[in-house]
Amino acid sequence: MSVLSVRNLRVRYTAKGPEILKGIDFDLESDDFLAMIGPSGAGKSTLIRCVNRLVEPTDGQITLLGQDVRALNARDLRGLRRNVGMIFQEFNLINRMSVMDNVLSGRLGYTSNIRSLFRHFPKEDISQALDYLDRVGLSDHINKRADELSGGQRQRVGIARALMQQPKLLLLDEPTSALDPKISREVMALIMGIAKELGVPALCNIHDVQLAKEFCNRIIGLQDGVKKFDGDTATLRDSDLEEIYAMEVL
Ligand SMILES: Nc1ncnc2c1ncn2[C@@H]1O[C@H](COP(=O)(O)OP(=O)(O)OP(=O)(O)O)[C@@H](O)[C@H]1O
Repeated sequence: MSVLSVRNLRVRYTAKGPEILKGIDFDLESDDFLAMIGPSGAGKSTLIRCVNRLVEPTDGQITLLGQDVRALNARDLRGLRRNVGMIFQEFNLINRMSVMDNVLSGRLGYTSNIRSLFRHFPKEDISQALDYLDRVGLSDHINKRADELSGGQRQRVGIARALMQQPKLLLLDEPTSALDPKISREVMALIMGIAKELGVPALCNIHDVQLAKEFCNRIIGLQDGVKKFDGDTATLRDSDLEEIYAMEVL
């Protein structure tokens, strides 16, 4: 069974507004690193955000880890979101908090309200956070405030925080677009290296086609809310890219 199955996904942000996703179908398997590419405004972010219902679809089916995502009540949706680690373009860290506390906040969905109020995390969580901080190369920075770090370091905190959830799926929403090309490559290598080690699949919205080709085994090309390509990275031809990006004003 696929980790994620999407059928006839349609989104309008307002009843009378344009249709942003126009009937998207795809499956994500347990060993997929799937890149979502396409011109600005194609609907990549919208699609990725429908998976954990940060955006509510207008129509269609989303089945994630065997659950009908659109049918979940608030409590079950919280449970499902714990299983989905999200890494954002703007990092979404809490600036005034330390690196360690930002990473531990990945456990909030698992910790009782009282414990989390006092930021009282079990020893195992602290030890796991230290391991992930080491893995992402931030052992020397654990007590710094998040806003004292560089962009690449901040995204490494975002990666460690997502891993603390012990996710079964990673959603990456333009994880490198705030970073320079060298750091972008390092960050992608880190995310995909760890995801592979842990056996966690990823769905990655990315505008850099070179990075998508380098790090993802499968590519979906979106254009104006329509899927124009879906296949192994090795089968993506220049003519496919021309079709996907045909409407982009250069
Ligand atoms: N909250 C919203 N309300 C109304 N329209 C929205 C909202 N979010 C996105 N849109 C519109 O939906 C369309 C698709 O946006 P989306 O961010 O999904 O595209 P994208 O492919 O991720 O683009 P980019 O690469 O520029 O981030 C755009 O026309 C955008 O203006």
